[in-house]
Amino acid sequence: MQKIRDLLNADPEETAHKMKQSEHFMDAVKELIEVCGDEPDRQGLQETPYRVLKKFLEYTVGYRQDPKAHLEKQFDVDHRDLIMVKDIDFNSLCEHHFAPIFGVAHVGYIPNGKITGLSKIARMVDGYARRFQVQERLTNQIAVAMDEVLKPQGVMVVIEAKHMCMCGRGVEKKDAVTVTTASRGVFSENPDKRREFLSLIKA
Ligand SMILES: Nc1nc2c(ncn2[C@@H]2O[C@H](COP(=O)(O)OP(=O)(O)OP(=O)(O)O)[C@@H](O)[C@H]2O)c(=O)[nH]1
Ligand SMILES: [Zn+2]
Repeated sequence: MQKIRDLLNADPEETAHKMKQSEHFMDAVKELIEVCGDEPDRQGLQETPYRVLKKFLEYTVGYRQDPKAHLEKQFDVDHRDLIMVKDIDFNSLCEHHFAPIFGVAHVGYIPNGKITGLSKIARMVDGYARRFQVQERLTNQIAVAMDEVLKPQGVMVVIEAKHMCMCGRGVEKKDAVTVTTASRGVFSENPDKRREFLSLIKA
């Protein structure tokens, strides 16, 4: 296992090429194909173990970075009200089924003398999304990162997402959308601030 970890880096393509040598992994995917009832050696499936590996490395690239670090790019600006980046689309993988979770994150904060780059908030969201996740943890990790790095007066995060494990299999509720929230500081204490944030999501 340690040997495989040593091969990992931030480029899924490069890592997948190196790991292609890992017959153990390739055989496991071939076995899965067989268990499902198909033939791993037929043309369309020959490269599939490699594609599966690359896909997983793409979906989990967030393990090989510190998403919080993006927020360290800061500027001194005296802004005392809400700053919100909404509709940040993301792709994640559910940790129970390895099925896609996709949706949008709305991230808002009231700064305390320092603001961060808007794109950095989206990069940080992607860093946590690109891991095996449950939506609740993803929501909290985003709020904690904003709180710890920017030390704002308050932060609020809302995520709206669809879980393919609920849509395409199992209970098969294709229109179900899960909404989660996390808040810190003034957004936890002041209902007016929460209302302002929530009204701007709809605006
Ligand atoms: N709370 C939470 N649950 C999730 C998330 N993603 C998937 N799940 C749920 O994880 C649960 C796993 O339940 P299990 O009974 O172990 O798995 P399962 O037999 O495949 O369950 P079904 O999906 O009901 O067929 C399911 O209820 C999923 O809906 C998430 O982000 N948050
Ligand atoms: Zn799932």
